[in-house]
Amino acid sequence: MPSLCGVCSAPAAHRCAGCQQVAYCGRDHQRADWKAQHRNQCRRFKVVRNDRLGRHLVATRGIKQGEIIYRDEPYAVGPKIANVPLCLGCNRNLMPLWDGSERFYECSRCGWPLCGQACEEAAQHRAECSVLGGSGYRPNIRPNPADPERRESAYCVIVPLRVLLLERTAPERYATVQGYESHLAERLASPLYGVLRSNLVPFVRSVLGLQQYSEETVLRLSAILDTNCYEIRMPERHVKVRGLYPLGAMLSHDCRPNTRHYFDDRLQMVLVATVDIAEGAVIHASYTQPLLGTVQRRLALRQAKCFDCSCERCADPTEYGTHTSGFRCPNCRRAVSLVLAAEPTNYRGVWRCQNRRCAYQERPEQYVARCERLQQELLALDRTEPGGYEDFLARHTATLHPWNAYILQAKYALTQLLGNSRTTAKAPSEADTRRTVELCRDLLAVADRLEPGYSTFRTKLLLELCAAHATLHSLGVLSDPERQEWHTVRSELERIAKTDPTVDVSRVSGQSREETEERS
Ligand SMILES: C[S@@+](CC[C@H](N)C(=O)[O-])C[C@H]1O[C@@H](n2cnc3c(N)ncnc32)[C@H](O)[C@@H]1O
Repeated sequence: MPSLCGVCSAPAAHRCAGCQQVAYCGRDHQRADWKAQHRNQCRRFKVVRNDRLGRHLVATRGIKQGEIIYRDEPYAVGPKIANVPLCLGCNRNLMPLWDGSERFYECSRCGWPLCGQACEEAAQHRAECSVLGGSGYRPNIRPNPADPERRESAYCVIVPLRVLLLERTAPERYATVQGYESHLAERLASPLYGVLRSNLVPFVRSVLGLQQYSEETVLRLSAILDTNCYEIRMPERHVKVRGLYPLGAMLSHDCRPNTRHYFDDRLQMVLVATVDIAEGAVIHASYTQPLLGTVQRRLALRQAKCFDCSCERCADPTEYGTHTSGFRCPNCRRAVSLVLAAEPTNYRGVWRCQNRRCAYQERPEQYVARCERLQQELLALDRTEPGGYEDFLARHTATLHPWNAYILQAKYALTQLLGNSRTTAKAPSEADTRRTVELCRDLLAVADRLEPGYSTFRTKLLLELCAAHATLHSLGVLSDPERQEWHTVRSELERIAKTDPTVDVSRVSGQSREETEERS
């Protein structure tokens, strides 16, 4: 059927180049529609549904690496189910009052802790303040110098309350949220939902007096939040909260994502393409960590998001040739053979040596026990000392693939530790700096396969590598090939920084931000 003009329904000759979704009979109608409405509706994607992913986003035209796919305004932002004391006005972690009272500033109306008087008027606090204040309940949230990281469970009510209040202030948003995926039946069987049933539900219905919301409505809302919220981390602003985003709630997961996201000053979630995305391709994010093996990623996704991932990485026993889950066969002493999952997306599948002449195999529970031992070993290391991580690597090079997840975690931790000690040392060590360069190159080869392009993982490694080059330069020992590599890395970081203002190249490039901006 020929396309019809979106304005006058006459036969249309061309489509909007931005989204390819609307057709026009000519330029005049396209211009008029742009001014009237399309400016706010033109999108590079559409929401579709299939059996495997449920609703998800698909590109309606080719999207270039670094392009902003969307900016998403949150429906609700606030503390996690248990959170360190934070301000209900501005989301920042709280500082105790200076008057020696060992208290936080408390809102004059509802008594919940805030930064100060100005935050009493914050838009996100206003509606809830009268409900919280009217209840007569006062939370006992005090500074805890002995354990400043202690998380308070009283906060579990705040984000659900903010969404419930949308029914009065933004009913269309409230209705949209009710249609989000919850996985309620599965979540109800978990211990956490037992606790929410006995704490959160009576708090909302009896303490806050919101009797109109049934137990099921409150628990479903909690499940919707657990399935769809994103963690918002802004360390420089001391913010670590969760947010519910309408487009974020439609974004599917893939263990090799083609996007990254950041949060701007207004806490909008900005989704950026990390690689070129072809028209018709799924636009996805990663809900998990790249440096986990397939079993651990899939278990984490099952537990947090209630689905079994079967993406390309999960289905590939070699995980794009990285062998992140692989270990060396204990039977094959002469040749180096790997043990890999026979059926990676089957939790009950066996692990087999890849050498056809070897019969070694491991049951899944043996494999999981092996992983747990390695995890415990890593967790027991002194996180301030590179030596323990180097010993871990030396201990396991004979038994694990050099890109095994636990080896990668130790290598990544080392880059962070060596980077920190370089910035605090009066005289950074050349040997440690060269070790950082070596580790970053190795990890970047993994990142190119698992999270290519402008991904968060690759960007962090490029920043570490760039900082190490700058140190070698300041020590006067940077070789010509290293100088060339430094230049290439810096140029790529400057391109990434243009797509994501949270990436600060001047901090690591050994030159001022002004110089960086002048060059680019
Ligand atoms: C943020 S929601 C995404 C939107 C959801 N598909 C919907 O229809 O409402 C997250 C949920 O989507 C589904 N999902 C996302 N990525 C998936 C994937 N790679 N495989 C299977 N299910 C996935 C899971 O049910 C997950 O809990």
